[in-house]
Amino acid sequence: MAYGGAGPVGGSGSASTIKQVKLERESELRIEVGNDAPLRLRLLNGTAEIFGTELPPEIWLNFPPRLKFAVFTWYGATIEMDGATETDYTADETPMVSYVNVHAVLDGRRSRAKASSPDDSGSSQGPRVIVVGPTDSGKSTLSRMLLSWAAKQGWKPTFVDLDIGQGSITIPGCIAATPIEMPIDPVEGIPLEMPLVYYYGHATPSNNVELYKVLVKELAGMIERQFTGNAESRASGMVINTMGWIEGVGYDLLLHAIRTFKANVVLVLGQEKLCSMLKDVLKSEPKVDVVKLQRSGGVVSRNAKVRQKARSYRIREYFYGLSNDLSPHSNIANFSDLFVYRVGGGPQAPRSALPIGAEPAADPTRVVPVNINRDLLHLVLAVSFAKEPDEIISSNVAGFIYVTDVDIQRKKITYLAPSAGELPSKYLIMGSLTWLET
Ligand SMILES: Nc1ncnc2c1ncn2[C@@H]1O[C@H](COP(=O)(O)OP(=O)(O)OP(=O)(O)O)[C@@H](O)[C@H]1O
Repeated sequence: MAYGGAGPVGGSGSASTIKQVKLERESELRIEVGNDAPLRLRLLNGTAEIFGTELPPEIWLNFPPRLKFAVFTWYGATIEMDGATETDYTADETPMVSYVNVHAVLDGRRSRAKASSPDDSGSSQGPRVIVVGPTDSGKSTLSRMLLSWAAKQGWKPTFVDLDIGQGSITIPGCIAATPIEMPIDPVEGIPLEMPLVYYYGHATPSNNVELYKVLVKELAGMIERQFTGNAESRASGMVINTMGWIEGVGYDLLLHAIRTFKANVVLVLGQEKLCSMLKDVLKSEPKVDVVKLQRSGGVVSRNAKVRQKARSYRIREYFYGLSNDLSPHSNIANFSDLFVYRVGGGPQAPRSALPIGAEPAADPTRVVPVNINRDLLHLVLAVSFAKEPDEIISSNVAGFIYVTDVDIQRKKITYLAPSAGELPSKYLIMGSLTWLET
């Protein structure tokens, strides 16, 4: 956690911005940190948690600008805050009891899975939970709570994030998974030791729906293999966060994810219609429970501009760290040292526009070599673990680089990488994800 000093802040003068808030049992303090300065906060007495992670007593925690969160208490607490907020208010109506009840059911299933024979692949499998719902229904937040509560109990659930727009494991444009071994830090977020990451390269699945599906399948297959050799992870199960796109193709992609990951608990946040549609189609798959849950009134809505900004901050955070604590390296390579590929060949003609029997010319999962030119400027490229170009789609990625200059005359490319030295592979994947360093 980002701990501050333990001492008091603000002098004895009137400039002090310290404020104390007393929270009654089962209520929460909802906070949006101001745009310009961080906020310090500590638990003075009682017990409280932030999205499932308990606060340590009395220690000041630093929350960066713009962070939106809630401090919830089951039995009552006093909180002290120091700094400016965009908003802060207390709410005593929350869906937390229903959320923790879900956790209790999942916990029971994990214990049963652990107790059963590892040879029985059906019953030794813990719950595979998928969280679905419209944008800004609190999917990521609920996923985080379920993971943190499970980790607090000693489980090691796998977090799978299929949200390429606002995912919380790594930069946008990716689908990823990582085991959660400790309650998630309310400031630092998901630990990034060894996430399993596949690069899709765009912030919306409509750019290449086929590719999105193929990558979801790759990720699911990889986790399945990991579960086979690890009874503890298998019993702990997984929590899958999804995108907020729930209509049309978005709905098809949800069903595809539910089936590909063999989810057996579908949590639907705040949408009656989606819940009944899913119940209807999944009723022939008897082992799937579809559960409707209330959306929290605290979830903050974000418009397209705010989402775009959040994506940009995520990329910045990847290279520079949450509080500028990382030092990325600027490197120069020859054009001939790097091999850049994109997946999918240009716009695809609709099947209906083609003669009967003819296949569309552009295969959405074709790996196409890209000439290095100034079009690469400001793109974020993934460094693939592939050993051959035809392994690019089926390979996860080691990390990302950001192209800062392309010198056509000298045939040199300048890029920012998280560390110095050679890249772990010369195969790079491009999409449409750009970033303007500010
Ligand atoms: N109870 C709460 N109080 C204050 N802020 C909250 C609360 N619950 C969620 N938030 C904040 O609201 C924002 C949106 O929530 P969240 O990311 O969970 O929604 P989502 O449904 O996953 O969004 P998306 O559609 O982008 O995937 C986040 O910044 C989150 O921290």
